Amino acid sequence: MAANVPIILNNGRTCPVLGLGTWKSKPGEVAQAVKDAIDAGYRHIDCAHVYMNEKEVGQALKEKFDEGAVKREDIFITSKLWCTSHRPDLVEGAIKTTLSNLGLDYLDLYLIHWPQAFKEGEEIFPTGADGKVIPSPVDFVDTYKEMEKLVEKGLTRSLGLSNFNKKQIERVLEVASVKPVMLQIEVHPYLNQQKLIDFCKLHDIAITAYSPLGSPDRPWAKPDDVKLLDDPKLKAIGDKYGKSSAQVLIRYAIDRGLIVIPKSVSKNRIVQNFNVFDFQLTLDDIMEISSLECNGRICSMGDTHHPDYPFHDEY
Ligand SMILES: NC(=O)C1=CN([C@@H]2O[C@H](COP(=O)(O)OP(=O)(O)OC[C@H]3O[C@@H](n4cnc5c(N)ncnc54)[C@H](OP(=O)(O)O)[C@@H]3O)[C@@H](O)[C@H]2O)C=CC1
Ligand SMILES: O=C1CO[C@H](CO)[C@@H](O)[C@@H]1O
Repeated sequence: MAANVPIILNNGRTCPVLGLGTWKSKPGEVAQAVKDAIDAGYRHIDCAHVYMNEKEVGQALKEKFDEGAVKREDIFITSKLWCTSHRPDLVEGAIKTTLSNLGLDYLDLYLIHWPQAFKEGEEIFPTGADGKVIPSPVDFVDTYKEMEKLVEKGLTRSLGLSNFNKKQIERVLEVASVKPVMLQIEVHPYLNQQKLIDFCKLHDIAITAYSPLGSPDRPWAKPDDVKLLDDPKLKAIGDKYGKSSAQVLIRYAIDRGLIVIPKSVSKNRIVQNFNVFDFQLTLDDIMEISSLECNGRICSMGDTHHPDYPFHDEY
């Protein structure tokens, strides 16, 4: 239970179990959040080109490096290749844009954000007259093979996948000469992902749990949606330990052997979310929390017609 013990990845590198999420963190807020997180002890920041705030994350990192609070090698930075840059000739330019925005010369982990490739161009969600996203014919296997060159070139230490299903991961594993170290997926008690997690364990691929608190600030949330953080079972378990539901949810990931990246821009929540290394859930707690499973996926991208849409399969 020592603070933020790292997980050992299949290439021998390590990743701190608890990181800060940055999706929806506004450019005006995210720099302070990253600085507060580093001061609180976080050594892992989850970023993405599509979050449109990597420059501000980079400014915060620079400040912390300059003041000597942390060294580059002490912090784990993840970013993600967006769907409009899957075409192999666009991949190196995409990571270089991210690195330039973050003010870094390498990433620790670069993920394919989604298996679906979109029509290349400036638009994040290129949409046709029918209102549907316009696919690109690029196969994610070709994208992955191109990303392997980024490791050779020193632009990222490791590669991984996000939002891929079992079959899609198998296709990557068949061709990979640089094995993916990580799968980043939505995981919380309403979507506990046990089958996909077991599959990844067999292949020595670590899991990062995203939206661990149920993403209450997701843009498409409706006022009458059930809020995971308000679930009475979580509150009752938290009361036993003098911890909040958010802390129970973070521990639910860590105690299942996962890496977890709660997002916050509020200093006291950033500190609270890190204050989880002085308690542990019992197996009974974990079983009880897992019984909340209801296939409650929050982040589905909506474009179910895309040939590489990952969530038609059971897992
Ligand atoms: N690979 C992918 O496709 C995806 C990756 N992600 C990554 O995972 C991260 C986390 O997921 P995300 O969807 O943001 O949602 P989370 O489940 O982390 O929830 C974030 C929300 O919870 C609130 N919150 C944070 N801490 C507490 C607390 N202690 N008590 C009460 N409320 C709290 C935050 O508010 P406030 O900020 O005001 O504190 C915010 O509204 C993302 O930010 C992103 O980095 C997320 C979705 C998809
Ligand atoms: O990380 C994520 C959050 O925002 C994106 C755009 O809405 C999602 O698609 C993605 O999964």
